[in-house]
Amino acid sequence: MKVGLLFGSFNPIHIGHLILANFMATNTDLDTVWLVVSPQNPFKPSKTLLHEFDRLHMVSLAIADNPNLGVSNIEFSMPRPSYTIDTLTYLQEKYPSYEFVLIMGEDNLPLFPKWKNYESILAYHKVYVYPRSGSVTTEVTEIPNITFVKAPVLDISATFIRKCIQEEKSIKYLVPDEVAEYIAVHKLYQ
Ligand SMILES: Nc1ncnc2c1ncn2[C@@H]1O[C@H](COP(=O)(O)OP(=O)(O)OP(=O)(O)O)[C@@H](O)[C@H]1O
Ligand SMILES: O=C(O)c1ccc[n+]([C@@H]2O[C@H](COP(=O)([O-])O)[C@@H](O)[C@H]2O)c1
Repeated sequence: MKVGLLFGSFNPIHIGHLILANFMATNTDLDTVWLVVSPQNPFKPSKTLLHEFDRLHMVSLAIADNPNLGVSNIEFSMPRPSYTIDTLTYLQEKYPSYEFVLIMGEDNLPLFPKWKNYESILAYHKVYVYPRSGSVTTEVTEIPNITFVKAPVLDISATFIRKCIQEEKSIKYLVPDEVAEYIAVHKLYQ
């Protein structure tokens, strides 16, 4: 089984994540894609970060009807911040027969060489990169284990969704209806 792992803060999940994950699951050699909710990205400030249980719940709502996708809360019980190499190592030990492929948006590539033990990630795992608008590719694009997937570019971010909510603008179609309702009912990101 070949599993793509899309790590993220998902603060909140939006259609950019969903289209990316579904595209990878259906247009590459991956059998499935798991969305791994990271409690705390080592590089991102936690000021606007919602509690991980809310973020996990929204991801679960968003992918509930899609058999190609799964969600993981594996990092909730691991040390913070969430280092991807540690999670990959843990998952590989737990599922020895699976091949885990790291999926990331192109915006993550310039900082990838600063990730903890990034050489080990590349030594043991393939990396599939999804294009993202405004991203500039760097010298890491020459590394053999990194594959650029040709896919639609979606200019949507969680930052934009949070801004819309703060400005009391509609987020309809930017996130699934169930997620928009959860955000509204719990008055999140206001
Ligand atoms: N529209 C998009 N196109 C391509 N990749 C994306 C897109 N949105 C998110 N990603 C990728 O999904 C992963 C998780 O992203 P994340 O949860 O940080 O969302 P984000 O929209 O980038 O958040 P924020 O705006 O808060 O920084 C990252 O690898 C990121 O590059
Ligand atoms: O392992 C690292 O050193 C590392 C450094 C920066 C980011 N990451 C992970 O990359 C993922 C993408 O981050 P984000 O918040 O942009 O979705 C998230 O799961 C982070 O924990 C991991």
